[in-house]
Amino acid sequence: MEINNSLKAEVLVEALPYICKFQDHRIVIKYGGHAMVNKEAKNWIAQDIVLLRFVGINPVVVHGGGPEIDAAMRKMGKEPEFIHGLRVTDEETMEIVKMILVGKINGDIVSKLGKYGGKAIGLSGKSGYLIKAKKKKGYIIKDNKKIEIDLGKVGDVEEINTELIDILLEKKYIPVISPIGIDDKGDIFNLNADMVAGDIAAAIGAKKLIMITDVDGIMKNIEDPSTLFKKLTISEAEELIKEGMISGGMIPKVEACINALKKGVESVHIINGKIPHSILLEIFTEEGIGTMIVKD
Ligand SMILES: Nc1ncnc2c1ncn2[C@@H]1O[C@H](COP(=O)(O)OP(=O)(O)O)[C@@H](O)[C@H]1O
Ligand SMILES: CC(=O)N[C@@H](CCC(=O)OP(=O)(O)O)C(=O)O
Repeated sequence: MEINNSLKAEVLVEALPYICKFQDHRIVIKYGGHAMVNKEAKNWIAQDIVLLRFVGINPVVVHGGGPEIDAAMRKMGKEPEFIHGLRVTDEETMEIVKMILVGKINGDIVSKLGKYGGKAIGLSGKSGYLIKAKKKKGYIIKDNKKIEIDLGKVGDVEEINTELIDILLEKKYIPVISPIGIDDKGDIFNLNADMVAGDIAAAIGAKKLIMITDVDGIMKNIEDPSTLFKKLTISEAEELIKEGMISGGMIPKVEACINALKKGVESVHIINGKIPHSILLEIFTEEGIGTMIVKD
């Protein structure tokens, strides 16, 4: 596509008020495992994040990697199991989770950001006690009753050590965080990356939280992109979960968005990472993209 020079200038000028609005502010970007499956998207996402940094915005990346963990488990003869979007994590699965998230994906993202000129630092929740966690109490609903179940080494975030993130942002580094938590005894937990992103966004006072996934946002009917909700209030989103219209991995994503909004993050968005430069389109254009969830 040939774009003439005056149009290029127009695009940059349209971005100007947003560059001013977010100048020196923090934006948490949750990079989901499903969006990582697309090779080209890996480049667009890294370029967008580096560009944010260079126009004076402070991006913090929290990554997932569910599909890669699934593949590694299957290679080792284990079948992944999820309850309400959370992976049942025995000791052996925990080793695979660490290997894929911390050992592989985190480093890949750091390298990609570096390729485009970003100074990225890879961290997990263990680094400097960045994410204090505790064992999660899992449950299932049977005959309208809540029954407790053991999810293994799955944790809930207890506290975020914001000092470490503050220091890195001050020096213009891009923190890239794996969703692994640690408790007082040094036990390690598998955390849902959406929940971690929501908690980090709230704890560091982020102005915006962007969840990058592989669908256009929240849809009434997943099979039909024309049923996309451009905007939902917290109550509307909660109602969709209750009615079963939001399912699987979208449940913790929406819950994390609601949590972040309630704790003071100004705006939260669920966007499709397979759309070229989706982050820039969300932040720097009037219409934005994806689903925005807002307070009631
Ligand atoms: N109402 C809904 N609208 C959109 N996606 C939904 C909805 N309900 C469930 N989903 C599913 O949620 C998935 C995104 O969550 P998840 O698989 O955890 O992605 P990620 O790895 O990006 O965190 C979508 O691919 C879709 O299959
Ligand atoms: C407890 C739990 O479910 N942890 C997740 C951590 C990775 C993640 O959240 O990855 P996505 O963002 O790609 O879904 C898991 O094991 O899959």
